[in-house]
Amino acid sequence: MTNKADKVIPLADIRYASRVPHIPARLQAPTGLLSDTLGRPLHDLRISVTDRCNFRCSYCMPREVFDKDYAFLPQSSLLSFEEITRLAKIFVAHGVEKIRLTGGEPLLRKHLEVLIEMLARLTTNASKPLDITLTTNASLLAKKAQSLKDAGLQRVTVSLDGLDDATFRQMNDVDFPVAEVLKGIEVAQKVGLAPLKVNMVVKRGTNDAEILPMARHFRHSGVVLRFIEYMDVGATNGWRMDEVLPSAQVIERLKAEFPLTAIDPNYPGETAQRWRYADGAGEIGVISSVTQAFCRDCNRARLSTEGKLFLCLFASQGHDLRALLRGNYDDQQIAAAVGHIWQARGDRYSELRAALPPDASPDGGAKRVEMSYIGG
Ligand SMILES: Nc1nc2c(ncn2[C@@H]2O[C@H](COP(=O)(O)OP(=O)(O)OP(=O)(O)O)[C@@H](O)[C@H]2O)c(=O)[nH]1
Ligand SMILES: C[S@@+](CC[C@H](N)C(=O)[O-])C[C@H]1O[C@@H](n2cnc3c(N)ncnc32)[C@H](O)[C@@H]1O
Ligand code: SF4
Ligand code: SF4
Repeated sequence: MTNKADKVIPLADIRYASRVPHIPARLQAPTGLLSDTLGRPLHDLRISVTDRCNFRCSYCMPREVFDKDYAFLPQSSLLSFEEITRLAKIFVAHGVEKIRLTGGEPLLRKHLEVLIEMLARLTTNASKPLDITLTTNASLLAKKAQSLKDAGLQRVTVSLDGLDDATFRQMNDVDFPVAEVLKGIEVAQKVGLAPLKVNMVVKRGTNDAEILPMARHFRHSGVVLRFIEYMDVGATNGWRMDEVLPSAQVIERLKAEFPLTAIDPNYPGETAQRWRYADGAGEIGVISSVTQAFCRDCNRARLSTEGKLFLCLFASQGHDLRALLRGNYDDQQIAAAVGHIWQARGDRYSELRAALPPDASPDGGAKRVEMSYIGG
């Protein structure tokens, strides 16, 4: 069964919505807060700036699928920086306070600093600066950290799946060394991209032996290390439940060496459950998307590289905002369309999946978009 809210709203409906002479005041830009059918506001916008990547992490872009014949998006499909900024402004008017640039590998997008500069000029409805951040594999971070910071990027999240070089090279599948990622982290910290977070996807039997070494390494460093449960996102990674190490077990392993205390979320709907080292060495987090779904507070919208709006990481279809941008629609009409789409949202894939047997899927096997396309 496909979730109704995952269906693409036909353009005709959007036109109709936009032509209604009295668009409800809360859908006019600036709009104030929207909420979806489950009462969830719109808070984060995750923008994918490229579907390409120089890594082939097995859990995300397995090389057998993402090979030289894979049809990546052509340049003409990509939203321009002006189009992205125009949409970002509309989302901010709807209440978005955080923008995360992702991909694919976002640092592969040429002149990304220019986009960051454009986004950094936007302010929230409360006239505060936006929280602008980026998730990266850090392969280009040492080289780019200073210019990203100068452009207005505030912080950065680096993905790193272990410290053991052989394990990491095997997981990224392009023989990329740990040392260069650590160098990227060091430079990013030096230029003031803070707080810096490190995300580690944990695959049981592949890199779970890296949990403790990673914790030891990043204690006292100011880096917030977060362990992510391996997810069944996309349709190509061959996900199996027995390769998921539940976060509860990650915490047990950590607690055996370092006493930990649970702490409150930074904000409603945060993906990570936070824990603090009892000895003051900093904090860690766990993102338990599989075993403790957090859909109830999910306030994240996702914009694909070609301008489709996705309401869930596990969606199979998006809403084509590029058609509106490149059609004859003004900002207010596009804001109305976004408002309607968000108000019709009822997505909660992970919660539904958790209620089913491990090999069943709440979308009835619909082909889900890939993480590298939608942005993680
Ligand atoms: N299932 C699910 N997983 C998510 C969602 N958002 C993020 N994740 C996963 O959590 C990981 C960490 O997310 P980040 O990109 O660091 O974003 P964040 O946790 O919102 O970041 P902060 O702003 O630092 O709290 C992602 O790479 C995804 O694997 C979501 O809405 N649903
Ligand atoms: C898709 S990547 C894009 C950004 C950048 N290339 C990177 O790796 O940081 C975003 C995040 O998704 C995570 N991710 C990808 N596939 C995943 C999966 N199957 N389960 C859990 N997390 C996944 C990655 O580890 C990364 O932290
Ligand atoms: S997780 Fe990031 S670095 Fe790894 S293949 Fe996916 S997009 Fe590339
Ligand atoms: S599964 Fe979908 S609805 Fe649930 S938290 Fe993730 S993105 Fe949000």
